Amino acid sequence: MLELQDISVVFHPDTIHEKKALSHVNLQIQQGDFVTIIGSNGAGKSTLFQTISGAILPAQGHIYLNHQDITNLKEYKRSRFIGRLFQNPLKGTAPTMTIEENLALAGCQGHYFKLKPVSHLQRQQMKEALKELGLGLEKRMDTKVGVLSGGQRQALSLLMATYAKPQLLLLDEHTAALDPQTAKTVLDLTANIVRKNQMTTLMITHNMEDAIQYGQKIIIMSEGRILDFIDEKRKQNLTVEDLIHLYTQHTHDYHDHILLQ
Ligand SMILES: Nc1ncnc2c1ncn2[C@@H]1O[C@H](COP(=O)(O)OP(=O)(O)OP(=O)(O)O)[C@@H](O)[C@H]1O
Repeated sequence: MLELQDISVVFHPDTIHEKKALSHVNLQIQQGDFVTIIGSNGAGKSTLFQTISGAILPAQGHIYLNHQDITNLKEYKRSRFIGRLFQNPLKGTAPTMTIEENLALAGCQGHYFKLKPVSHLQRQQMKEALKELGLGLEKRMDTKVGVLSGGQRQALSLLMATYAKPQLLLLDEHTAALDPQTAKTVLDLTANIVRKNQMTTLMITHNMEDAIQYGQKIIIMSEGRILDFIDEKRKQNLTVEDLIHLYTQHTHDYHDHILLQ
């Protein structure tokens, strides 16, 4: 279970550039939940992920993962049990290394100094995992990752981010840079891997259809706050129109509330 208690993040505090990117965020995500996050540009979605993964330390609040307080744990230590995927397919892989070498790296997440030659058994396991992507990459283990297409590379990044079976998976618009067909392939792969491994997953998306289709629950964010958490019951029969309406309603209500203060 992931729990955020009263998390606030402030960039450039006590300067004229001060920016409160997260404001008193409280959140509970149950083990195995696949939750999608929507919100306008600048809502604080990526900051939320950076805070959970340890790239940013909050100004206040606590983060617990499976009841362990990870609020002050270093990012590289969290990477042992938090997998991340970004919009840019170039971010999740090492281009000058082969597919096999990249997967070997993924297998030692957070323990790079332990990188050892790949055994026959490990190579077979990598091939099996690649085969499940259905892109033929298992036949190209010695190919340098830099020559793969964006979609192939993002599918490989997905495999790498989930290879060590993380306790938590953070997907930051990981299909936004792909063409619609490839995006669908990578999203379906994501859903399969998440379901098979019962991985607790948060996915940021600007695509309302994807938010509904893939998320069991949906978070609506605006201006550094969580304005709504739509649970499974409320999500039943929710349409894109309903979600847009809810989002608009919440942001209007929030602005009215601010004006009245
Ligand atoms: N390093 C930083 N320094 C100062 N301000 C920042 C920094 N990173 C983010 N911000 C600001 O914090 C706010 C939240 O940014 P964030 O990137 O989390 O939004 P987002 O919801 O992910 O937006 P998008 O959908 O555009 O990616 C924005 O106003 C942004 O300008």
